[in-house]
Amino acid sequence: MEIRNLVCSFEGRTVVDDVSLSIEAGRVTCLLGPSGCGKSTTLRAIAGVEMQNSGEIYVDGKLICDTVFRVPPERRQIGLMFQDFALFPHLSVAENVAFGLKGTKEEKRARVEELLDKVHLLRYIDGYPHQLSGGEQQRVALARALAPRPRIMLMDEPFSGLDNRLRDGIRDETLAILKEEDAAVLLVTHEPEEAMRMADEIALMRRGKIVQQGAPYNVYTRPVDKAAVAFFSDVNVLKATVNGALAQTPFGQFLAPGIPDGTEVEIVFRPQHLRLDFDRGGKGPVPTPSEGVAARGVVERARFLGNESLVEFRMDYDGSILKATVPNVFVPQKGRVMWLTIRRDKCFVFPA
Ligand SMILES: Nc1ncnc2c1ncn2[C@@H]1O[C@H](COP(=O)(O)OP(=O)(O)OP(=O)(O)O)[C@@H](O)[C@H]1O
Repeated sequence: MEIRNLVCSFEGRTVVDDVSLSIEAGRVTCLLGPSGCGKSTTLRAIAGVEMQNSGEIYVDGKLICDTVFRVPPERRQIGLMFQDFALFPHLSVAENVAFGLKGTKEEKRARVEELLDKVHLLRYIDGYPHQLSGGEQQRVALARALAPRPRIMLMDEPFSGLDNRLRDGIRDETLAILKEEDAAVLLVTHEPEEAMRMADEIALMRRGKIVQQGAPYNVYTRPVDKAAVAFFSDVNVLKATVNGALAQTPFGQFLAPGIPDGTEVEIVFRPQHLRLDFDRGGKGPVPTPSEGVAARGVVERARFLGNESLVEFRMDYDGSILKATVPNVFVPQKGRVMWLTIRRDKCFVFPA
């Protein structure tokens, strides 16, 4: 499926602003962005329940919707799964899953059994939604959405009603089933972890526009701007001015290729890319030239978070705070002096 130049506005306010995107069979594309950035509206336009102001939607190269021509929603071969897309309480599990199915009674039953088996709920086939847990209901909703073999699956925050530990399992299971069914999946989420876990491709959306698109690894490691870094993790920022394609900082010089002299830049890096060294008689480590210079900081706060520890330092050079994460347990006392170096290969330099 391909969307070209989609624009949607409400009362003169553009909430989807020239979005182009294609999704492919057997792949999960995540539309990832903060609340209100226009993700759901994009999905609703594709589903055919929202009318775009301009732009076209194609499936297999055939137009299914522009501002004049519209294939009605029920003929778009699209499966929908939303967080609050409840099961029909008065229908049994089997009847829920069979809801959108065509064919003989036997054919329908076979497909229902096949899908309930896939979501490991065959034993509840004659049960009712209220007898199932939230996670089980979600799996029935998945089975129901997939039953008519949609070519395209649109999922809007489908896992957000579930508690954390349950969610990981259901995400993985859902992913496996979606791959088996070979649908082209567009999943909307505001959670970066969910996108990283589920997506073959991430489209990062902000204020109605797709600002970056690519494989999760690329979006994470080659962010387009500071906000793209900050969307996935905490960030640290150093400010500097470029001189001769270099930005001078308390941590040494950073390359700023192609950025004109005098430009204010921000050097952005994640907390896991700070290296910590103990103070040795008022001195820090002697880093190699490629590591730059170590800067002195004092522990302001340290917390153990389970998989890692988060240590905040007040830096001597300007009193600002830098955050460092360290694998495992490391909870130094407030006031302890340490020396910080930055993993320079993990830094991003952006014009401020
Ligand atoms: N029918 C509507 N009428 C008026 N404004 C709307 C309508 N639908 C959505 N909006 C507005 O459009 C903007 C984008 O909404 P949308 O639901 O697409 O965002 P989202 O990125 O999916 O956010 P969330 O994750 O919170 O659902 C919001 O400011 C919302 O208030």
